[in-house]
Amino acid sequence: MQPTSDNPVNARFTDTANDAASDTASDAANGAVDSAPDSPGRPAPIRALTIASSDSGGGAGIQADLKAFARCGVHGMSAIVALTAQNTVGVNAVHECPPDFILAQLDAIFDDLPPAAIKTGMLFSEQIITTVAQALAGRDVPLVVDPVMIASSGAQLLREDAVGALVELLFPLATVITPNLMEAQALTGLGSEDRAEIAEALVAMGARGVLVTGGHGQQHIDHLYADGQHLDIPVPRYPVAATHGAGCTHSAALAACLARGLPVAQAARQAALVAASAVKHGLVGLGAGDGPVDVLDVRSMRPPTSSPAGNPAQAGQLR
Ligand SMILES: Nc1ncnc2c1ncn2[C@@H]1O[C@H](COP(=O)(O)OP(=O)(O)OP(=O)(O)O)[C@@H](O)[C@H]1O
Ligand SMILES: Cc1ncc(COP(=O)(O)O)c(N)n1
Repeated sequence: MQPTSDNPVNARFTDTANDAASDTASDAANGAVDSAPDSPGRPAPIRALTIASSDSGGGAGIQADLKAFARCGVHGMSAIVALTAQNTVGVNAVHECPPDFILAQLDAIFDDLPPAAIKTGMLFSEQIITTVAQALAGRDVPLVVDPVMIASSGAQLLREDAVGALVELLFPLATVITPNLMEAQALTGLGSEDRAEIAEALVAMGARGVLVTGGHGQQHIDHLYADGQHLDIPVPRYPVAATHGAGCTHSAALAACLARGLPVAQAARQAALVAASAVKHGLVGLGAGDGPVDVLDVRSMRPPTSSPAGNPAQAGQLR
């Protein structure tokens, strides 16, 4: 079966865990629930971790990452480093978590739920970056660093004095970094739209792999440069006013695919399909501003209508 933009991940992954996940999703969409519990012999799910900030509007950040992890069939965990008071119009306030609480979240996760891959998103300050880098150093886990700098609404999500720490402390730990075109240009000081050239400059700055995403500029391509190899991934550009969270969704999907054991190039292709599908189902008109992407296509889903105890006739009846 060929992957499609509507069914990017399930089209490629035909393992048992993913088949079961897609069965459950289609059951839920049909309003039916199987009364039998899962078999005790079913393998534990693959785990992925996002270290990022909360978007109170539910469009980007941690909220988008967890949806993308679920879409890719992995269990999502989160260490929240800052909270934003945010909606589709803008970011009204940012509240940083204290470093010791960030470390407490990471310790709790690593002690019991070691992730198969990690992504970082909005890290906001030098103090947070230093804390996160210290916790990640020496861990042999694939790491996607999304250098989130400016929100699509225009708000600054990385302080200017924190850019140096991001480059010096986190880039060397990353398997791949995923700047959009403007972030890649800002980080390198290059004005060019040549993603291959910019990616090489970012590798020279210490990143092992670079994926410059394709949502902006003249060329509709994600460009990957890793292990000395360049790869252009053509991507669609849907005319949808709902791309808030596209970058978060893309980097979370990339981390999920690495967690599933895919090589970086294949994971990058899958992530492009997941992000495009999320934009295609974007929630235009959700608020007054540009809507968020929707990687789960929630408008196609319904709560179950049959009883888990197996008596459909009584399901949902008010007493
Ligand atoms: N209009 C679109 N149609 C289809 N795919 C898109 C669109 N916009 C973004 N994408 C996909 O989403 C991913 C991230 O895109 P982009 O380069 O816009 O990152 P970003 O600017 O960080 O996203 P964000 O909108 O969250 O700021 C890319 O793989 C890109 O191709
Ligand atoms: C918490 C958080 N993380 C990331 C983004 C970037 O997403 P976008 O560029 O789509 O606004 C955001 N707006 N908020």
